[in-house]
Amino acid sequence: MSKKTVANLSASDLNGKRVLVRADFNVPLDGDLNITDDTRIRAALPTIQALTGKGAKVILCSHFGRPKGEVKEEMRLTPVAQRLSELLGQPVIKCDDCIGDEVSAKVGQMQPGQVALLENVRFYAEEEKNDPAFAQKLASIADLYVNDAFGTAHRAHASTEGVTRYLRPSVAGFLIDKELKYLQNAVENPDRPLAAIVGGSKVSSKIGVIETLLDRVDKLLIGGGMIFTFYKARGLNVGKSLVEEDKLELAKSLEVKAKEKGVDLLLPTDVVVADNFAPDANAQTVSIENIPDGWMGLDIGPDSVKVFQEALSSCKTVIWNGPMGVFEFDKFAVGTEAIARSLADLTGKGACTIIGGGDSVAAVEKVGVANQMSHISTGGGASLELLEGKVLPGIAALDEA
Ligand SMILES: Nc1ncnc2c1ncn2[C@@H]1O[C@H](COP(=O)(O)OP(=O)(O)O)[C@@H](O)[C@H]1O
Ligand SMILES: O=C(OP(=O)(O)O)[C@H](O)COP(=O)(O)O
Repeated sequence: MSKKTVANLSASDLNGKRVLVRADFNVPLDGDLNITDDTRIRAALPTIQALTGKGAKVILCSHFGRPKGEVKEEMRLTPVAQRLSELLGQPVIKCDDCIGDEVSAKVGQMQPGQVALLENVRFYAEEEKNDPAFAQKLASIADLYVNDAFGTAHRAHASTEGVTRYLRPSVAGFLIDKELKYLQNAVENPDRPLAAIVGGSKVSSKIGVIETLLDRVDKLLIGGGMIFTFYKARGLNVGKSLVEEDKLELAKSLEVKAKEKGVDLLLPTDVVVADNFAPDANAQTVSIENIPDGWMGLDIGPDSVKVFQEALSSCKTVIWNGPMGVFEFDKFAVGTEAIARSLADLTGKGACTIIGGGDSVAAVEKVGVANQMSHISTGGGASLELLEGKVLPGIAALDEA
């Protein structure tokens, strides 16, 4: 998929023009509405600055959370406008709505180089329904469209897909372009050996990805809450560990498929189990054949870490999605931290390392090695769908290069 980007727009395409830019400003907030991680805002800056630098009037829009078509005060984009203004070093004109008279009036007064931010598009149910009339209203305040919301590119919503029917050109921003470069290259044309590490707790949504990855990778390392479904499928006792009962047959068939395809499918050989799901739970390391009744596996064990590190050491490309354990609890963060450090070392030796998924990114941030990875994806769901080979509607709708 080769799409036109902001780089293809000249100063005359942009000077004095109103550009609707879809960003993904869905950032985490604490209880006092302070932004706790502004990665997604920073990631949108190159596109915004390229546009303002060429004299465009930049009208930003985004969703925030899942307000389900209602105005929710705690889901307003006000904290984002403030942070964005600090990062850009210029005022951001904040609108209280995303369509309507107030928006038209504010946009009508914009000067070249100015930046405005519309209110949360998901305050209208029409956004997620990709309602054409709503998309047309959003589009009516602009001359052209830039989509840079990689984290939302897998959603066919009015602000990601619908508006492209009314605005030409419709092009990709620098963030989407960069995400595609890394993620598509990793699956279509990787330096080999290629390994994928899949962990976390969203077993049912990720087990399908594992199936697709088996067609592409040389090694597949599985950790986190995913592993117990595989163990149970092998007939092992998993105590109170996370298991998706309806995926047992699939887990069994994936092990068979991996063998048939010659893919090295690695599951941990030992796990750290806890007597309850708590940071101060009692913990012990056991082999996977000896998980005691009533205990739950919350991390991979030291032997598994060694086996995983050995398997990764020769890899030239590694894609990681999902932590190895409950890294939010220090006692069960050891496996995740060790793998994060190994990937940082690998990057230093010239490998391409790609991290996707909100919690995996949080884990590498926690270890302090985020800047030692080749690419940190801003989209969890979007990067997975891309790795699965699915078409992302927010990107498919953009102009061909
Ligand atoms: N063994 C486990 N049992 C239960 N939860 C786990 C286990 N290992 C990891 N997790 C949890 O998985 C969550 C992340 O899963 P997921 O959302 O799939 O990852 P990501 O956001 O990186 O895609 C974390 O909150 C972590 O605590
Ligand atoms: O945070 C997001 O997705 P992610 O958690 O999969 O990275 C995006 O903003 C998409 O949000 P959505 O899953 O509510 O459509």
